Parts: sequence; structure tokens; C-alpha cells
Amino acid sequence: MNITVIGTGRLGAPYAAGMASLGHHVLGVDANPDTVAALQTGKAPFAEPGLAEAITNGAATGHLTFTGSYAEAARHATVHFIAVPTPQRTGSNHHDLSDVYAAADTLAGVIDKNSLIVVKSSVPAGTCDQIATRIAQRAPSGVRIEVAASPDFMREGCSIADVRRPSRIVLGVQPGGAAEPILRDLWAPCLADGVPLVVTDLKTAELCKLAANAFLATRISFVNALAMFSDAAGANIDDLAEVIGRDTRIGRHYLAPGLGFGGSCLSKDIRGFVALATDLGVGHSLEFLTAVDDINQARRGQAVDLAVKALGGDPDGQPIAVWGAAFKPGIDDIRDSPALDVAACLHEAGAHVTVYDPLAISHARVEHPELTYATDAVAAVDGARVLLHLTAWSEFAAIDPATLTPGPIPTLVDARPGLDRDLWRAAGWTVSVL
Ligand SMILES: NC(=O)C1=CN([C@@H]2O[C@H](COP(=O)(O)OP(=O)(O)OC[C@H]3O[C@@H](n4cnc5c(N)ncnc54)[C@H](O)[C@@H]3O)[C@@H](O)[C@H]2O)C=CC1
Ligand SMILES: O=C(O)[C@H]1O[C@H](OP(=O)(O)OP(=O)(O)OC[C@H]2O[C@@H](n3ccc(=O)[nH]c3=O)[C@H](O)[C@@H]2O)[C@H](O)[C@@H](O)[C@@H]1O
Repeated sequence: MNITVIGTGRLGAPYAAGMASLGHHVLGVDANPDTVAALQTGKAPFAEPGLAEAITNGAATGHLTFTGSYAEAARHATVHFIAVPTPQRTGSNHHDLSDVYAAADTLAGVIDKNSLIVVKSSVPAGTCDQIATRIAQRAPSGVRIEVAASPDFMREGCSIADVRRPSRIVLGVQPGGAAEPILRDLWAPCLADGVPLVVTDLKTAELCKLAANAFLATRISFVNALAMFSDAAGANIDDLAEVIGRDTRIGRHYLAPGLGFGGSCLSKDIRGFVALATDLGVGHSLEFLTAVDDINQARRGQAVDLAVKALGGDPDGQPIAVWGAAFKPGIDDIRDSPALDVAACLHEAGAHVTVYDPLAISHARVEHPELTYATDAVAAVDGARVLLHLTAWSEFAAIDPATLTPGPIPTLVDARPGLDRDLWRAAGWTVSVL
């Protein structure tokens, strides 16, 4: 099938490459000429395992091409997936839908045959109805453009696998439309592979995404609330999380205590969800998500406090090392990175902060030029009085603390899983667990 993917960023590029690998003819469209140029030459515009290879393979088979032209998109296909950003709106907790509306409006201005627009961006309930209204005003007479919602649950770091074999496919459709059979055809390889499909109305499909991210965020803040409580009560949070997670009704995933969630989606989606509930007059129903958000933000402050405490309350001029800049291991994405947030706060407090990350330093340098960056994890710790472990790269767990050369009486602030704390204590470090 011929399809386009409008917006070839962290969701759209893997989605385009993954759909091409399923045998479709995919045209990726992006408003950023640098992104298009990189993709056209077979390069991934960001670090994502398997993406460069998937793009090269797609180009080699002729199944995957890229452009900046919407007119070309309209010529290529009658099925268009929108995967442009929906960040938090400046000065508000709502989603900023301007890119989604711009993409849909532009498409409607160039489409000249009956077509389907599928919204993959994460949007609040009601957005697809708005798009349908806008499109109806812009489409040429006699041309029917249908709108469907199909939010995506892809995780960065394993995006190609998630696209090829998603945990589930959600399809929100307009009554009496043609979307369902078209998209069943498109996803035939996944459906044959046993991927569950839920077909529902537009609003429910849109809500599926916000609800799923809200639940993941709630789990993380729940375990972090327990961590704060355990600290006060003298209990062991790791054992506590292990025991509750062993209940198969609960499960162990998204219950790792520590610095909490970052990235471009969980925070903005829970805030947008609460804002939507408030607009609908049921803000109280999702009030707890504000607490989820507050707990998550509080963890960053607590990591800063532990480092300052280790320095006797005065971080001014003190050498501090930070392991991690990406918002999670395996990728170079620093959007709402808890690690960089903590590093920037400590710098603000007067410390001399040296950051190391295996992949994300070039992005971090642009956003935080005030910080110092090391070329390897061991060098970052040279002379440091405090080391904060803030992103759970496996590379950090493989380092023998006895080989490090920190300053006197060093403290490890351990805010992520992975390190063998007994080994660090044995190597002379004070270990302060977040
Ligand atoms: N990053 C992720 O893992 C996931 C993201 N999402 C959702 O997908 C959407 C996109 O997020 P990301 O891919 O992370 O954003 P991103 O910022 O990485 O990529 C968005 C791309 O869209 C392009 N763009 C912006 N406006 C455009 C327009 N009018 N026409 C054509 N291209 C345009 C940008 O140049 C950029 O390359 C958001 O709604 C997000 O919540 C959903 C699931 C996973
Ligand atoms: O909407 C999105 O963009 C995506 O957001 C998340 O995916 P992602 O942001 O790639 O990252 P996750 O692996 O979910 O991790 C999010 C954050 O939570 C943190 N985390 C995760 C698990 C945990 O137990 N504790 C914890 O603090 C991670 O370190 C990271 O900062 C969701 O998992 C995806 O299903 C969703 O599609």
C-alpha cells in the first residue's frame, strides 16, 4: 500500500521505516529540510537503535523515500499518517495542537482525491473532530477526506521493533467511514502475527493514549512516593518494590524507584489530560495526576538535596560528576531530561558540574552550554567529591569503582537502578540512595 508519514521525528521516522519493512511504499514528509536531507541520504537524524539500518534497507528496496513537499505527498498516496509534535502549550497545561492542525490543513489544501488522514500524534479527545471540521472547509468540492485516530504506544530505544510488532493497535473511526477496511489491510502482517486490534470511536481512541501514559506515570510516581515514605520510615524500597511487583496482578515493570520520568511525552500528556478534564468540568476526576506530576518533579529536587548534603551544605565551587544526560538509556534524546535538570540545578547552586553520557552529549552541550562535558565516564569522576548516577546506562554498571580517582571522601548519589552499591561502598564511597 502507498502511504505517507507526515513528520519524521522520533515517532515518524521509525514508523515510516517500520511500515516500509512490512512491504508498504512509504513517503516520509518533514517540514525541517535538515531532517529530510539526512533521511534522503540514509542517515538517521537522531540516535535510535536499528533506525539507520531500517532506513538504508527501505531505500535499497525502493520502499522508503523522503520529501519536504506536501504536493508530492498528495501524489504518492491516499492514506496519510500525521506524526508531528504535540508539546505542552506555552503558558498552559494543554497540548499545543498547532503543528497537527497545520499538517492537516496543508494536506487538505493539496489533496485532490478521496483520502484518509490518520492522526498518530498524541492528542486530546476531540482533536480529530476539529480536524474533520477544518478539512471539510478546505478540501476541494467532491473530494471526501476522512479522519481516523491511531495513537502509537512506541517506546524510544526499541521503536523499530514496536512498529513492526506493536503491543496493540487502536483505531478510532468516524461512523460509516472507509477507514477500518483500509487500515486492516495496511496492518495485515501485524494482525496475522496476533497483534490485538481495538476499533472504537475517535474520542476513545484519542483518550487511549493519554490514559496509557497517565497509568505509566502513575506507577512510577507511586513507587517513588513509597521510596520517600520508606526513607522516612526506615524501610527498604527495593525490597518493597520487589515484593509488590511479584504479584502478577501488579507486575514489576514501571516500578523502579529513582529519579522519575522524563522525556517528551509522559509529563505533557498527564498535564494535557488534566487540562482536558478541567475543560470538561471533571477536573477533580484526574486531580491525582497533578500529585503524580508533583512527586515526579520533587524527585529531581531531592537528588539535588542529597548532593548538596554530601558537600556539607555548600556546593559552591565543588567538583561534581553526573553520569547521564539522556532522559533514559539507549538513546540521545534529552527532552525533559531529569539528569540534565539536576545537573543544571547544581551548576546554578555554584558547583562545578562535569557530565558524561554515551550518546547525548552533543545535544546536552547545545541546551546546557554552562555545564562541563567529559569524553568518558571515568574521566568525568576525576577529582569529583560527589558522583550522581542519573541515567541507567549499562556502561556505568560495568565500571569498577575501584578504578576511579574521585576527590576525598567521595559520595555516590544513586538515583537509578543498575549499580552494585556494596561494591561502591567497598571501594570507599559513601552511597546515598534516592
Ligand atoms: N517520541 C516518541 O517516542 C513518541 C511520540 N509520540 C507522539 O508523536 C508525536 C511526535 O512526537 P516526536 O516524534 O517525539 O516529535 P519530534 O519532534 O521528534 O518529531 C516531529 C517531526 O515533525 C516535524 N514537523 C513539525 N511540524 C510539521 C509539519 N507541519 N509538517 C511536517 N513536519 C512537521 C518536525 O520537523 C519533526 O521532525 C507527538 O504527538 C508525541 O506525543 C507517540 C508515541 C511515541
Ligand atoms: O508517548 C510516548 O512518547 C511514549 O512514552 C513512553 O515511552 P518513552 O518516553 O520512550 O520512555 P519510557 O521507557 O516509558 O520511560 C519514560 C521515563 O520513565 C522513566 N522510568 C521508567 C520506568 C521506571 O520504572 N521508572 C522510571 O523512572 C525512564 O527513565 C524515562 O525517563 C511510553 O512508554 C510509550 O508507550 C509512549 O508511546
